[in-house]
Amino acid sequence: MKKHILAIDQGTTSSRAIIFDGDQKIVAVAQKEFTQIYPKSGWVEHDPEEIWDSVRWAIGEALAKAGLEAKNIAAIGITNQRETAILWDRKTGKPIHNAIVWQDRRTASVCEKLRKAGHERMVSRKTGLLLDPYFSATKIGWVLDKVRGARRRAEAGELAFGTVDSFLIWRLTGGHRHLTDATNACRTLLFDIGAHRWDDRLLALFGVPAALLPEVKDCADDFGETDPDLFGAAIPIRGVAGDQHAASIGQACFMPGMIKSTYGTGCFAVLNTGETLVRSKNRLLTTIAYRLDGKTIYALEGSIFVAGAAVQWLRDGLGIVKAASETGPLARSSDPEQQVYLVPAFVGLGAPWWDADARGAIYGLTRNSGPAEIARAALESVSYQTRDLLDAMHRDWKQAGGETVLRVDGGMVASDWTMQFLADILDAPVDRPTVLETTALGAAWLAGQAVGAWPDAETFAARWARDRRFEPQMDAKTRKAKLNGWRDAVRRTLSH
Ligand SMILES: Nc1ncnc2c1ncn2[C@@H]1O[C@H](COP(=O)(O)OP(=O)(O)O)[C@@H](O)[C@H]1O
Ligand SMILES: O=P(O)(O)OC[C@H](O)CO
Repeated sequence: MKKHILAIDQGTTSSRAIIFDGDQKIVAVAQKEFTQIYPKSGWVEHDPEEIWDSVRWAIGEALAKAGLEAKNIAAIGITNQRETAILWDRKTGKPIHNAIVWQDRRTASVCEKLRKAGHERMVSRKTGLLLDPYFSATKIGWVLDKVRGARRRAEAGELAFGTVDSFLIWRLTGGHRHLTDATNACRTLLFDIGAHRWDDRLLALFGVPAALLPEVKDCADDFGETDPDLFGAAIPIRGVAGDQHAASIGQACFMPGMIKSTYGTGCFAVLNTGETLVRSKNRLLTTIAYRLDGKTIYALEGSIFVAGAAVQWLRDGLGIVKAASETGPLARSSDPEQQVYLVPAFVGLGAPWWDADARGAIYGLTRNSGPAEIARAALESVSYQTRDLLDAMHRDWKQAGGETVLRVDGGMVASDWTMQFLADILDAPVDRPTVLETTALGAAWLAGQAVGAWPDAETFAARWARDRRFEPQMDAKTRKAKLNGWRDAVRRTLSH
């Protein structure tokens, strides 16, 4: 029986294809970065054709590196940057506008207007989300309003909307399937997470015609098969999940109370709450962790927009490092007496603040502050923000009391310095797994177990292995002083 699974991890800054063998070991990885388009302050776009090209290239390259052919692959699992909205022509498959990326703030005023009109309660009750430009609905509305004739064509059923998973499924299946999964659907602001369907009242509120929407499936399901012309043979697509949901699965956070936090471009902490749909009183999101065999497992999520993106800014914006990996050693060399805080609100602040208009700031600079102190402040900001999220989670979900061990993954966790500071600021252990490609692993597991090539959840969870545990070492007084300094910096940065 075929056991190799190909995971497509379509992230914010790059597309990866990763092939795993039947023992969940990585056999080949191919990765391609693509262009980040910043047309205006706070706007972020991707070219869907470039995304598609990078994915297609990565799949071919991974197969070649592994010495495998498409016919040797048991199934594909797709995981993706979430919320990013693409609209395309059903006939030609051509996008009618660039993808509007999750980080994009152009619809902040639309959200503000809807909030002022008193819609947030209803929206939150149905979706578990908040009225913020982060989510897809207002992005769809923006494209329908700005592209000439788009609204009329959408109503006539000529256009399709999808998050990146849907767009990739469409392209991979040669335009035959218009599908998404429950985890991606629940990030659009259009999906009722209790009733498990697109919601008419939400569609009306955001002005989104139902004819645009894909069918919503379980995370492990039949998503069609790839067009044989693409890779030489048809490969079944059997798993789909948004990247943070896939990471929770890859980290085997199957039990209520387990938390993972992923440090990629942004940082996303996800707490499994089991079958209980917990409503946050602390401005966290309620989301679908995953849906298997029609059974929904819920989660509380804290979303931070800028984590690794701050490291990229140090590299590409300020030019104070040449590679991301230099930031840890640079931070280590900083003057410990200086208390410099960077609030990386480059695209506003996410949970628990949700301030779309805030912009980044640095506090505590002295004549002696230099690149080392700024690099340290950038890395530290990620830990402070995680602490804010975890505090909110503990307030929302009392069962999450007791010792919390945080399972971490994503590009930034390569930095030992950052992970130690995280454990220090959380005052809790931080576990880094041996497999850092947890997002891809989660998507692969969905597809692998769906076709009977991979083990069930229990066996898969038992195989989770730790690379290193970071134990807190900071004394309580220092931690408190640092946290007070951070909270003061955030207060001064908020726009209202
Ligand atoms: N050694 C490192 N120290 C700090 N940050 C790092 C390191 N290596 C990578 N990063 C950061 O991690 C991010 C990439 O992580 P990744 O999980 O690939 O992100 P995404 O899926 O959002 O594209 C980049 O923002 C990069 O700056
Ligand atoms: O590309 P990442 O890994 O930063 O993840 C993006 C998130 O899915 C956005 O919600």
